[in-house]
Amino acid sequence: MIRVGLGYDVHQLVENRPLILGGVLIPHDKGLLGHSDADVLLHAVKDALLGAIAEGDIGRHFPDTDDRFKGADSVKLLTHVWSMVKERGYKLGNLDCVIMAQKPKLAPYIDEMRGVLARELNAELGQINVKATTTEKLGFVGREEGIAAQAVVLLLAAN
Ligand SMILES: Nc1ccn([C@@H]2O[C@H](COP(=O)(O)O)[C@@H](O)[C@H]2O)c(=O)n1
Ligand SMILES: C[C@@]1(CO)OP(=O)(O)OP(=O)(O)OC[C@H]1O
Repeated sequence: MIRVGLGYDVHQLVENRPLILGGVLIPHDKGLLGHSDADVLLHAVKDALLGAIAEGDIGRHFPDTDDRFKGADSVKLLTHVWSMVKERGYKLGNLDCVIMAQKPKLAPYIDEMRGVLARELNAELGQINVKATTTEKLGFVGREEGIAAQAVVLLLAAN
């Protein structure tokens, strides 16, 4: 049995917040706003994983009205989602992601993000791809008002 899942998320860029993407702290003059740490890439990955196992989305499992998730570390939430995937008997086939950000330049941090994802998803680096694109200064991303991320995941039967 194979399963595919798709995830998409957007967070607003504001001053006085850290910018955390894929579990990596990135130096920038603005960060993402959210109830959690607002790691938009990991949110998209978790939604893709939950989608692949027909378990809804992160808002259902970690409501933004619940104080337990205030400032939550998105890596820890990913650990929980991945345990749900494993319990259902799946392993990672591959994961592909794109981050839409006008700034900052993300290329220097991409391999560290892949490393976090590979570690958390019990995978090899060769199963994980992360890309970044600007939107050529168009739209909310282009105006640096926010960052968006998309992820698509393929799960395979573990045995
Ligand atoms: N925040 C970003 C956006 C893009 N990159 C890298 O630059 C390449 C060109 O981006 P375009 O949006 O002009 O196509 C892109 O392929 C990425 O490699 C980046 O590092 N950080
Ligand atoms: C991650 C959660 C956790 O409360 O909060 P936010 O950081 O607000 O992120 P969002 O993608 O808007 O909603 C999902 C929530 O589950």
